[in-house]
Amino acid sequence: MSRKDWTAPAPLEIERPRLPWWTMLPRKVLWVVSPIIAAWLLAVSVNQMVRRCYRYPVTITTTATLTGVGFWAGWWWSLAAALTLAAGAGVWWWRWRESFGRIADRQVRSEWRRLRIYALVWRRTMRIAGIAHRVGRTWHYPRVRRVRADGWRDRVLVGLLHGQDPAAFEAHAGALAHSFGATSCRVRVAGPRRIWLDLIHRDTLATPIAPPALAAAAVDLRRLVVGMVETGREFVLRLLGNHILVVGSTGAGKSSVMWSLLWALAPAIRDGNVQVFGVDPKGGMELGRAPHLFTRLVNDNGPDAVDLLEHVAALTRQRAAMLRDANAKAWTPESGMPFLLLVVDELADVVAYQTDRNLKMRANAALQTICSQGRAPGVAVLGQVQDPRKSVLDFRHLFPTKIALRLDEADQVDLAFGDGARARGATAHEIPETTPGVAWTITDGRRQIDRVRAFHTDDAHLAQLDAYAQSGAGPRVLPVPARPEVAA
Ligand SMILES: Nc1ncnc2c1ncn2[C@@H]1O[C@H](COP(=O)(O)OP(=O)(O)OP(=O)(O)O)[C@@H](O)[C@H]1O
Repeated sequence: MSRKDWTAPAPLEIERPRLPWWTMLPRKVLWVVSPIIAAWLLAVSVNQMVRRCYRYPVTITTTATLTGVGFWAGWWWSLAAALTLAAGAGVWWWRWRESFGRIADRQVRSEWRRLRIYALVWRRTMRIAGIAHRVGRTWHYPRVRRVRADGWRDRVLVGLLHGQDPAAFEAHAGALAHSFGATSCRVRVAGPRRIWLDLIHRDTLATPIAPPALAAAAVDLRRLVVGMVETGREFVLRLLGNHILVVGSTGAGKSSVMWSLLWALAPAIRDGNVQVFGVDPKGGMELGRAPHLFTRLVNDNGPDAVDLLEHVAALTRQRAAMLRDANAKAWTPESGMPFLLLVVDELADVVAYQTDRNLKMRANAALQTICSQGRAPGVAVLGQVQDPRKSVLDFRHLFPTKIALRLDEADQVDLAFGDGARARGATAHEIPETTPGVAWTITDGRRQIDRVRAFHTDDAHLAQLDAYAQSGAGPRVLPVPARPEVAA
């Protein structure tokens, strides 16, 4: 056989087995340090046991108790104890279902999911997704600190590695969702080197939500209930000292946010404590469904609409001057003046698509005056727009609360909310067409982004709302200041 016919042997691919360092010590030294090593091993084992008890308290306590009873008193007694425990849980579930669900069911479910899902595939998933890191021969994994299973989602508190940031998880949100059997995964920052992964299993907002009975109680302008948050909480909007921008493609359900807000405001509107001005460039097809709610309603985007916007801008300036004179910081119900709400059904028609340049400029100036000066003197704007681009609405930043319903493109999410919102989980572009009224919402100054659904107000609700508004004392007509004030 010539040298040419030789086949190079395959390189050895196994790692050399590693023995603990102390096994290399000379025997005499080993005798001396063995108590220290034994104490250290004991401490490690105790630490592991305590951790397991902390992670699975119900499972470990129950198993240990039943096993202890079995050894100590006999296995029939152990079976009897298990049956007593099950009967106790059954009575708890039957009589006090809410507390059973909140305490026992959640705890057992959390332990089960941690054991069955996260303990089993966590490390493998972290390695394949490239989130775990290898330094030398050692793999470093982000640590699962806590698991809370709410039924419709799992919340997993994760301790980040040194040098790692939440973006590492945000970039692999899809892979994490698939690996852990969820429909989506969101990342929330919980604190330094701590993030929550929200792994969603079921959409709690899948069915439309009817509005409650028209409120008889006093209306709180800081807390108007307009729907439900996916966690089951009320979806609350603040009108006092705020403006709200609603963004969504056609048919996304923008008007349901507006009608839900007017529904919550209805008693105050009926009593004249809140006055609503409306601009509906679609010829009254939307706002004209309950016209008696409006002190003034214009059904186009022409001169009348601009007059109305300038009227509200003038009232805003007038009120601001009155507050200044009275040394008051902000509007209060005690001021005797009604709170003003301006609703613009499609902002783009008024400030961008208007072909008359003069009208467009006047509308922009008036709206910016109201948005920039209206919060303190009790004037709020609720604007709706389909296209959140800056070229369409360049004063989006003047709306502290933003609500994004279904959007056509992923880029529109950050346009609506600001940079980074999509990566933090506000996936408005993924809202299906089958769930109109579902939205993401964010308020300036708060990091929290909520997934919500507005109430579904149908024709019968709007007829009821209109009749309810009509039954009141009727709006107090406010004097219109002279126009030059607006231009000033
Ligand atoms: N919150 C909701 N829950 C259930 N269905 C809703 C909800 N909001 C709207 N819908 C339904 O979705 C459809 C479209 O709603 P809507 O007209 O409000 O959308 P839009 O965003 O205002 O559309 P456009 O921009 O074309 O006016 C309607 O059939 C309506 O009944």
